[in-house]
Amino acid sequence: MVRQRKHTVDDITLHTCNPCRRTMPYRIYAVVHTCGIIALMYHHVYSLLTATTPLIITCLLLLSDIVLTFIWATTTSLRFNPVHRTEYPENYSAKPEDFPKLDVFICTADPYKEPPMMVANTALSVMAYDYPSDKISVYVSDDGGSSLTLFALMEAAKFSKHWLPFCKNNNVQDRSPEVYFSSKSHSWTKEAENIKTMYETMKKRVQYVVDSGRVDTDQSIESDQFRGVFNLWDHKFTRHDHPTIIKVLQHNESEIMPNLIYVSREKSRVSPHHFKAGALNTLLRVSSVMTNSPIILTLDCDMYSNNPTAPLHALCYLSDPKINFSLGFVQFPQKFKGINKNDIYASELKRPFDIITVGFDGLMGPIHVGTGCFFNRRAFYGSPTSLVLPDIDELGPNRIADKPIMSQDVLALAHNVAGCNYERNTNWGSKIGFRYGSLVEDYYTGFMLHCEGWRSVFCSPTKAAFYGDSPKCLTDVVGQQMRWTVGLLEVTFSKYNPITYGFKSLSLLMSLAYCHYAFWPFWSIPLTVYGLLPQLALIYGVSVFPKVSDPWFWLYIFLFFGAYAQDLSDFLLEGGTYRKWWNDQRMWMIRGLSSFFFGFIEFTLKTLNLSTPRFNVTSKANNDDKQLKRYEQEIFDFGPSSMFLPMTFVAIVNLLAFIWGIYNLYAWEEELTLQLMLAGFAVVNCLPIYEAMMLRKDDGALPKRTCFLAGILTFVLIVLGYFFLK
Ligand SMILES: O=c1ccn([C@@H]2O[C@H](COP(=O)(O)OP(=O)(O)O[C@H]3O[C@H](CO)[C@@H](O)[C@H](O)[C@H]3O)[C@@H](O)[C@H]2O)c(=O)[nH]1
Ligand SMILES: [Mn+2]
Repeated sequence: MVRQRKHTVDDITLHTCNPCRRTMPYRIYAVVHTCGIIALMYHHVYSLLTATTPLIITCLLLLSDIVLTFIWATTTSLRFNPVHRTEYPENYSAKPEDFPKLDVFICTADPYKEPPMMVANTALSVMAYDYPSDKISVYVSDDGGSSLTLFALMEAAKFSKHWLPFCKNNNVQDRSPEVYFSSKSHSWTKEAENIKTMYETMKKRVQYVVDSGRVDTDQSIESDQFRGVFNLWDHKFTRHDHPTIIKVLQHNESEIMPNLIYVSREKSRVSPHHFKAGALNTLLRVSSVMTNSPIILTLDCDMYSNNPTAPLHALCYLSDPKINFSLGFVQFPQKFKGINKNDIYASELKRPFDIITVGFDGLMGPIHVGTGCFFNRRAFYGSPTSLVLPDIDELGPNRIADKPIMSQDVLALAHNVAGCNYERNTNWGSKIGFRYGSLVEDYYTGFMLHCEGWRSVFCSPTKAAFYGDSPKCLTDVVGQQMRWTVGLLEVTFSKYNPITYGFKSLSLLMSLAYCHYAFWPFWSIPLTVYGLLPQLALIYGVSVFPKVSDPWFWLYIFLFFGAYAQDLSDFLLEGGTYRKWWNDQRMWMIRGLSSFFFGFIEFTLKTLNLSTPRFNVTSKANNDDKQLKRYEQEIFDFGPSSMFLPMTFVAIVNLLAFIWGIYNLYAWEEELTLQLMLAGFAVVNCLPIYEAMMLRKDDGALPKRTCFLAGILTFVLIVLGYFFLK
């Protein structure tokens, strides 16, 4: 029987929480697997002492197994108490005037990688929430400082006056106009046709401005009210150097509509801006001055709303007096549109966004993943029990903002707090707001909030709350994850790392769970060792694992298949398919040898002050039709990135070892079975790489240069092996 915890307010159920059925079998298996690992460690020590194989090999294998064991321990803590929650938004019964105010933060940073129309659609989709319109304020942060984005939002404000009533009167579910109008699944009324024409006209106007690269105020702007602001884009204006621009594009004082505010914080080349974390802190302050809503939704500009009731789902938790005292945030999963059938690049990120999150949820709550997250504003100002006061009273989280947002002093203060030197000698970024110092500001900030005692909740309604965009070519995928790797390492090697700081502040399981991410980049160690060493030994006929007749052989078989089977079961139980799982585990190897590997290098260079890693925004504008077609057909797209070198190198070594192993099968008999199996497994995983090396001629193939360099590396490795292994 499944235990169920119900949370009720005046006997009305707002949300329930069920432990997953797999919990018990998983705990039992954890004990068995632990015994297996202890036996393996014993075997390692025994081999070290009796050393029949070269010492270096035994040591490297031991090191890899230690890393794998640690990561396994972190995964086990995430499998200890997985839970599933359900909300009952229909039971949320506040009167419209009693709904809490909601501030929505949307971040954008580059009008060419993040098309202004996309930003406008995201803004429109949340403005149209099933929520009292005058309680919503949408703040768009534009780190690209682009007049094109401002123009698109101006158009969106005008269009919203038609779009919002249309959605609400017709109970439209797709509230991103782009999604609604490109869907074929509904009938068109006259009214819908009219709105569609309006939308298309707006899109054309925006496209015209984007194509010409600037806003021609005489031609494109009809209302005098907005003309002046474009004069700010003078000849001195660059995205790295410009004054603060705050423009209220629509406000609820004149009509019952959401506020829409464009914010581009002041930038100067000499002041650090802390990327997205800095942008969000600016929005925290600007919104404090203007509306100071107790609830904040943060979104990346590609994450449009797909479920108009999402805020109600979040309110089921945030309004529950039994838990909301220490509830810091309600995190929704990141879901993506346009992923191919079997998800060849594992872009769904099922493990981080579904499987692991469910595990975190049964401990202290999910990590923060940067977007689709409803925050309790208070959580940014110290622990639940001790408020950290901001620099000025106007920024306090509990203040009631009752001045009109268009009033002179409100606007003046808003400009002031968006200045690039405002944060100097304040607690912003350290004790208040989003934390600075990591390229994964989301993970880092969530971690610090948990350490302060805030809890979080994972909310995943059946109808996905948000959909975003995921990279569609492998270079972008590994590039994005390399940024994450650098960001994670910045946390792992800081004063506030999950091991020392985490163990002090959190429960054992929770800090171990955080370590799971902190040590993500360390996967590259076992992957490199297991990807090269046994294979090299195989080429020289040196045995590094027990032979088939040795009972220890079965321990290796058990650990490998046990771990893989559990990984598969995780995946299937959270709604995945076999094919997607297979692709996911392949991507894990690819990431290990590209993103993680180069992330390590980049981080080392940064530590030695030889480079300053930047936040490379992932492109959401894909114009390469051939590439998109390959993606649809599930053909790997490698391209000319040097990131693919290690992976190609490992693929070649495995192929050689496998062929050589098969050739010598009779001579070596059972001695090298495990090594041959390992190489065989790698070869099967590498099939798309061989294809891209030898059979393909399109732009997505592996460049000759990469193959050639990988060939040279293989040669060097084999020569080195001669000295160590012969
Ligand atoms: O200087 C910057 C850089 C980025 N962004 C915004 O940050 C968001 C995320 O950038 P993106 O290129 O889409 O990165 P992803 O790797 O897709 O994002 C994931 O990882 C990031 C941390 O690396 C988190 O911030 C994101 O929420 C999370 O979705 C986008 O809206 C950007 O506009 C800024 O506002 N300012
Ligand atoms: Mn993104």
